[in-house]
Amino acid sequence: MSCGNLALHTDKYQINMMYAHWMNGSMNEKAVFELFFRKLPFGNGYAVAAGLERVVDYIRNLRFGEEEIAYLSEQEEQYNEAFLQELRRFRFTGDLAAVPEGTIVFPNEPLIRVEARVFEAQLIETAMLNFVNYQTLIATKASRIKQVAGSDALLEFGTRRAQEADAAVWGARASYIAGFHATSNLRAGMLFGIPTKGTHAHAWVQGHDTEEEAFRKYAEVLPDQVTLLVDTYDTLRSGVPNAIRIGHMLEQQGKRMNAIRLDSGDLAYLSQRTRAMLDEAGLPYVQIVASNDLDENIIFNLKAQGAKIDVWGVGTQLITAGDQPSLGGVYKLVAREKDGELVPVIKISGNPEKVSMPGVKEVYRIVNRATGMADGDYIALRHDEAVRRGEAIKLHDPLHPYIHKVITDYKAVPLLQPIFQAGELVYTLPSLAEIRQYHEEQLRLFWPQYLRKLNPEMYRVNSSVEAWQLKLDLIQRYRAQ
Ligand SMILES: Nc1ncnc2c1ncn2[C@@H]1O[C@H](COP(=O)(O)OP(=O)(O)OP(=O)(O)O)[C@@H](O)[C@H]1O
Ligand SMILES: O=P(O)(O)OC[C@H]1O[C@H](OP(=O)(O)OP(=O)(O)O)[C@H](O)[C@@H]1O
Ligand SMILES: O=C(O)c1cccnc1
Repeated sequence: MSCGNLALHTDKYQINMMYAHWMNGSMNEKAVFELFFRKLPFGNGYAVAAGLERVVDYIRNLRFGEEEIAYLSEQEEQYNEAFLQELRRFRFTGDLAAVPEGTIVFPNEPLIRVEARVFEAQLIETAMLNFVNYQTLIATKASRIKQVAGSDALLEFGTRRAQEADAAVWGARASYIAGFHATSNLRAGMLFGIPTKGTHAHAWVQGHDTEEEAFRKYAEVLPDQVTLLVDTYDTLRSGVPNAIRIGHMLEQQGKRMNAIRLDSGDLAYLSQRTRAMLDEAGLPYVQIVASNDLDENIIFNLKAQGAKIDVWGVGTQLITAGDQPSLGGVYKLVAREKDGELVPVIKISGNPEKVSMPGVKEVYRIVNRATGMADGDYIALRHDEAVRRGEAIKLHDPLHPYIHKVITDYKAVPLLQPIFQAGELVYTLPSLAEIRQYHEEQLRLFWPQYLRKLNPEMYRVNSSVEAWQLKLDLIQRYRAQ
């Protein structure tokens, strides 16, 4: 079975809507959709955008092959043969703009904007949400871990507990974007150029007659990289003393042991005792790696307890985003072609937070020229050029319309970049190293109160008065109807 072609990696209702558009003769009408999320995960103050590289790859290769067409022809809907013929010709021919990976992003701002024939724009919803929701979630979780780990090394160990293979490798990549230093997954290393690291499992120790023999045999084969797992039998009485013997053995050969790993028990206490034992034995350079169901809260607490841990191996909680395993990103129609013109559309909901923001929009990061720091994000209708010209703008809080702030001395950085234009890729995908670097620069734009892990300050994401008025007008128009 091959899983290569992603054309049918979509919900059936997308194909059914495409079919209905085709039957009704509306398939070529333009539609504009925006992808955004409404709520930040983990109580965090920001999210880290990720998933664009996979989106680009998906769109570039989006074709219905004969296998896909044959499968569709068997469906109970009994799609017309001429529709299937239309799908054989399918290509993405529209425009797509997106915020680059590694960008710090906030609720309700478009991360991706698609302007295309409705036939195309509708199909790609499911796959794009699938990629962006997961990767943004994991990059954000990784960023929280990075915030507490500071300059300590972070290793991504999650593959065995990830929700299947794609999640493992793309999750490893998302973690790397947000500041992890390496992954244990070799395929992620090969595909994306992420540095890889590995220690050894308990099985290696269990598979020998003595712990010391297991350590020696491992160290003889991999003398320069060796990290010995010291908790199989008794960390302080057996594991660490045996590791020290191996450290001395390597020194006699002119080599240096890299690290020991702790994987159970009280990691604060054990790391402090282990550090003292290694130092007393003249091995101050041997580092201490810790693992065992770590997350940002445990790491924060271990550091507060004075744990002597240099390297953190983080698996399950990161790769599954254990405390909040999904990001609720959505893809909403904001404008459609009517009588040859694009008109804004709205989705009304009983829940005011879910009433959509109509109109084709741009999002700008407003950077204060005096401080060089971000003051807020500003969502304006695309045709509204005032912000690009640097004119005075009013930051208007839609939930609290009486709170507003007029700003003048700013630089407005448009967050959405053109990725595809008329179906052509116009964006040069940055290397992973560039994305990581860009992400670090992004973080420097924000005051620490927006970045802190616990109860962060809410960063302003405001719409222009015109965009807000459009929403009110459309709500009134629908009410009147
Ligand atoms: N000093 C500490 N403060 C807070 N949390 C800790 C501390 N030391 C370890 N932990 C965390 O507490 C949890 C320990 O869980 P648990 O008791 O099941 O593990 P364990 O003692 O290693 O047992 P097992 O051998 O079953 O893995 C882990 O998530 C670990 O990271
Ligand atoms: O705890 P996580 O954050 O998910 O990190 C990965 C875990 O996977 C391994 O344990 P496992 O028991 O699977 O294998 P082992 O025999 O190597 O301990 C490793 O020892 C970590 O504890
Ligand atoms: O290399 C390791 O120590 C490792 C890799 C994956 C999962 N747990 C640990």
